[in-house]
Amino acid sequence: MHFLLFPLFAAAVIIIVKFAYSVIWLPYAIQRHFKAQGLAGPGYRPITGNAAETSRLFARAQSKKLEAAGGGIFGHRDVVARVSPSYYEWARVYGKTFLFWFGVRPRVAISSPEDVKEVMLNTSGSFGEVRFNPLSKLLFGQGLVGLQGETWALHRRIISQAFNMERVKEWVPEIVSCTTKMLEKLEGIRAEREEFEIDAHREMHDVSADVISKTTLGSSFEEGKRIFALQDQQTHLVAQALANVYIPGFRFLPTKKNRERARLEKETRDSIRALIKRRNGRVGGSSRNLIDLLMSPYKNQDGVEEKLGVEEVIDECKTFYFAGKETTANLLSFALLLLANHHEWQDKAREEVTRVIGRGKPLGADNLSDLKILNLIIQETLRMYPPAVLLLREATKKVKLGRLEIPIGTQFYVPLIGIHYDIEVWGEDAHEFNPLRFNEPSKHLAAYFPFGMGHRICVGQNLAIVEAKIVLAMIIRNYSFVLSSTYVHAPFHFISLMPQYGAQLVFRKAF
Ligand code: HEM
Repeated sequence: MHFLLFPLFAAAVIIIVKFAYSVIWLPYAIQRHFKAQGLAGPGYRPITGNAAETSRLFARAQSKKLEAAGGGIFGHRDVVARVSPSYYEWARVYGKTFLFWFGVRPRVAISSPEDVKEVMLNTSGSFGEVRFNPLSKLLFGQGLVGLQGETWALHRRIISQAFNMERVKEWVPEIVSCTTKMLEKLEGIRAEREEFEIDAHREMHDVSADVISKTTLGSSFEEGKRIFALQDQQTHLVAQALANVYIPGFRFLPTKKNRERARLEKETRDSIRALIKRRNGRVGGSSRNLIDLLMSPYKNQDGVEEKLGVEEVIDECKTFYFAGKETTANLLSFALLLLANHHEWQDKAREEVTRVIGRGKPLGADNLSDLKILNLIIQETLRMYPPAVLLLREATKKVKLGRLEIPIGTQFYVPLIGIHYDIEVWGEDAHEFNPLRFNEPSKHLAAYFPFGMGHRICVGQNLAIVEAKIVLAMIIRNYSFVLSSTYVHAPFHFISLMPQYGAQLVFRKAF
């Protein structure tokens, strides 16, 4: 009998030893390895890493009194402390390069432009993308954001040509029409009154969703509404799961949340598939939308024909809905808030917009490059309130970074927002809104990168900038706006950076 028990006993011992090795021996050995090289940080705690400390710092940051608009002005000094409290606190205590723990995973925070450049731009394959928690696939499917290797390269080639500037300019009439619809809604709310208050954040979400629906599927927000509603529900469920350390295989258990996630996934895919089918059934119409571009074969530089299948296109649609809507909506909301807070810049932008486009004429693609002040404002907004707050990479082999020997599997935490506020790079006025700083030649390639850098740089950045210019120009031309006394300045990181309690603004007709 006990010779039967022996293999079981041996298997149990092996599992326990392996577990102890990966959650105790290895992390402490890595910690000693970094300590010997002078790299400090909050100490490792078995299994959960620094999760408890992160939650404590986050709760403390959230409980701090927020700046109510009251007198109409808010400051930017505490943005990094509120948005990335653990990075802020640990950088203060251990210096800007430090070691911390995401579960059993070592993460090295890096912020010197040299290190950031090396990790983001190195082409040797030593620094790869962090493999996503499988649950995040529910948000962007097997789309570009989550793909790796050859499949990623194929999708990237096809998608990049669909997003080049010439193509994006062809969408200007669609973007103008989405913005006109939003302005008509605002006029309805105004109802002949002198001034009226809105939560501009909500309006920016709707217009951004409308633009993504039109450019991606050639359908309106109303048609794509169901998909956004499903994606929003999925985002909340996935975000809850991502906040915790992932236990392999957990997603297959038939828990209530797992079943809900699976239902949302199926319904989202079915809805996108139905929209594609409906599109294919339509006679004529423009073929400028992304879906049509992705599904029509194109020849790559070797003359080989490449195209994506329906299921791959569905994955990319999910990615665009996810990566394109929130980010651009949040950029627009913060730009409006900053202009409401810094009226002199709002006046300058309005003067430029009326000079370049005139008061009544429709905005055209040719006007975009003349909106120079607006461009500076958008760049400064992306510096101070970047929708993507941090980036992650991972050492795919043993590598050297500066003087540090980095073991395979170490992750790199690139605190994009922390770097955007670094006074060593930006000067003593790093916490002040000053669009003119972008008039000067770029300070450092790796000190400003709201769209990332290297081969994974944002594929949708042309669309985001063109959309931001059009929406802001058309709002500024029609209305002047100030912060409402109900506005509370609370930048908040939930997947992307957003104003936590909305963007309450009081609008008046500009002329
Ligand atoms: C203000 C708006 C936006 C910001 C700040 C932004 C930011 C970023 C950043 C920082 C990355 C790089 C992530 C990394 O290196 O790990 C990225 C990638 C990406 N973005 Fe954006 N994005 C914006 C708008 C958009 C739009 C409008 C779309 C599409 C409709 C889009 C689609 C993507 C995709 C597909 C990727 C993955 C690229 C790849 O891995 O090859 N983004 N974005």
